[in-house]
Amino acid sequence: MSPDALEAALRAIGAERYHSLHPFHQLLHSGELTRGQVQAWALNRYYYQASIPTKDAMLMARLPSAAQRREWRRRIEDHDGDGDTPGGIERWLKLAEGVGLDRALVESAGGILPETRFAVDAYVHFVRDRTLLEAIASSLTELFAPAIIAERVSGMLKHYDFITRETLAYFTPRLTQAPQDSAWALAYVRSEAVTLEKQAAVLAALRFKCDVLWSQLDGLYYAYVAPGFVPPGAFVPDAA
Ligand SMILES: O=C(O)c1cc(C(=O)O)c2c(n1)C(=O)C(=O)c1cc(C(=O)O)[nH]c1-2
Repeated sequence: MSPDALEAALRAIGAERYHSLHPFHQLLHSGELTRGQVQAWALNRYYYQASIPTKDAMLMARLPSAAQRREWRRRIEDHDGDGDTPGGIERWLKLAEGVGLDRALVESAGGILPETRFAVDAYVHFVRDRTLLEAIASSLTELFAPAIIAERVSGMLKHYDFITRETLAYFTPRLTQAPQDSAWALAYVRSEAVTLEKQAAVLAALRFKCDVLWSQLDGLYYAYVAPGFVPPGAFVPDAA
């Protein structure tokens, strides 16, 4: 397949499987969740956010050139900050506090769902254990992130009185970071996936990553929407 056909196949996976299509996101964005359900989302998603620099550090270690490592290093700085300017992890903690969660609880990852832990850990292990090409391809869900972020920010601001623009500040830099990150990863995949075997591996990596995102929302839906079975030890929202 040509690089253009490969890119079209990757984009078709997003159109079919990205987590924007999950019913939990549709409830979140259209204002149909309680504050407690929004808290459960913020608490669980922190574990994803906090694990991203770990997986990026493992990926970066395998890149062979200084220019490539510099490119990937920026992702780590985006999330960890540089010690002066806060990064994405700190901004997610602000989001969590903004929806009424205790910062120490969020940072401890106490009360997250088993589905969150299994899915996020599987992503980190995938990047550690698979080929560099598959690892880079698995980040390509970011191609689809700007559209869902725009929908999320406008939907949440419109529908929830406990959400402010400041609370959602996490997402503002993502609107420029995600396109920059995914453009580089896409160019890499287009030029490196030159055999049918490699192309199949790249497509499977993106499907896997869509599953990582989807199953986190399945966990949230089952525990906090319907049937509402919160696993032992997981966060229980205040009845309000
Ligand atoms: O808000 C979202 O829906 C969303 C999705 C994704 C994604 O598609 O993986 C990422 C992010 N946000 C995000 O903020 C982020 O930092 C990020 C890093 C990565 C990655 O795989 O390296 N995905 C995502």
